[in-house]
Amino acid sequence: MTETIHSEDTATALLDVQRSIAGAKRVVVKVGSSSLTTTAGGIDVARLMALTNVLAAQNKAGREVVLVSSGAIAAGLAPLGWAKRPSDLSSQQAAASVGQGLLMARYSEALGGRSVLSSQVLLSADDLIRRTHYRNAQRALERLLGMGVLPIVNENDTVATHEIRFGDNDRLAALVAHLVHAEALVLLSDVDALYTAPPTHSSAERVSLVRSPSELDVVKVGGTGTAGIGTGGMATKIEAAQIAAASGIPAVVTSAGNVENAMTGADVGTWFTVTHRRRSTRLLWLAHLAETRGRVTIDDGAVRALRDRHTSLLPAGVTGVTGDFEPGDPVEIVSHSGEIIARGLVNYSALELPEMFGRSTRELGESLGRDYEREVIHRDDLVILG
Ligand SMILES: Nc1ncnc2c1ncn2[C@@H]1O[C@H](COP(=O)(O)OP(=O)(O)O)[C@@H](O)[C@H]1O
Ligand SMILES: N[C@@H](CCC(=O)OP(=O)(O)O)C(=O)O
Repeated sequence: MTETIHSEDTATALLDVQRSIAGAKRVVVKVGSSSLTTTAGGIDVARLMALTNVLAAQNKAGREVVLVSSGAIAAGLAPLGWAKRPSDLSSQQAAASVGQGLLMARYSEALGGRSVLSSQVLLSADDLIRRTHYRNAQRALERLLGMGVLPIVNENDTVATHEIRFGDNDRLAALVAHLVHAEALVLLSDVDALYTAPPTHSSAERVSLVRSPSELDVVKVGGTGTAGIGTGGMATKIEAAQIAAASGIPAVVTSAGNVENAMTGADVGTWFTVTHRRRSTRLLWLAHLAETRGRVTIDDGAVRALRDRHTSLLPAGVTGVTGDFEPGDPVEIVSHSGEIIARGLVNYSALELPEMFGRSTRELGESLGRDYEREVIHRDDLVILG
């Protein structure tokens, strides 16, 4: 592995983003299973203590820190007598249920020992994409941070299903950073930075700054580091850093051992500069949800209306549905050629929609009743992709 030499404007941009993260009052820090658990499947207390010591010091210094911590499933393996991460959902749910409590006990003891109060916040994607639930989570986190508490967030793995889940905590951390209006996102891993190739390659160079997605074209990303422990790998960290950067939040990827350096702006890791301004938070959840419940196919006129005029989706433009969704569920909206146009929260079930295809809202109201006068997806519940 080698270091890159920077041009003058790269060095200035790097310094700017390092300063902005060092000066951020509210920071979301994400730590992965591989940094918290031993390969044998238990919690690595020494590493957890090292991390919490830094976070406690930052909290005491007046920074508001939200920790997004993985590790529930990994921490549940040893107590259940399992040697490796199970592949079936119900066993993962059981392991998370055992491990999450153990993990939180360690965190509250470690942070409590440094006089920092911590709290557990378990989020599920299904809850958070709904407007009222999302505001509810936002209010709770705001209240906790206002009181100096250090919230520890994880996905609610015990009740999460394959269909609707964040899937990886890197992405969850980016969405939480947006939810709480954080000024910085720190993504911790078992590797100290993003490299141009998996770090075991002799030619791999540290990527110290990412200013736009195209700068990642040269980067080759391999699988997860510690076999059977981490789930996301570097790919999900890059995606998470880009979600944050594209919504106004600078991000840094480095190792858990470098957390203090990253939070104070030292030249470690890979820094992602902001690429766009902040966007509507609720729809960000929808855009980056791992999976949806079904698909709604629309005709070319509806594609243009959605893309060019940002209208609601009306029954007249719908030509097909697949999947098994209920009102309020997230669905994908695709064109006839199969191109994904948007995602949205649908107002009708997959069973109700077919008899509405191609019909005007007025005609539907007259023949089926006023409940059928609503749009298929309201424009406020739509996010256009691409
Ligand atoms: N281009 C790359 N740069 C850095 N790390 C990479 C790259 N490609 C693959 N990796 C691997 O990604 C791993 C980090 O992901 P993962 O094990 O899922 O961590 P975590 O549990 O912290 O989420 C590293 O250990 C590294 O081996
Ligand atoms: N929510 C899961 C972890 C999901 C996840 O993204 O794991 P990791 O790749 O270790 O950050 C858990 O607590 O086990």
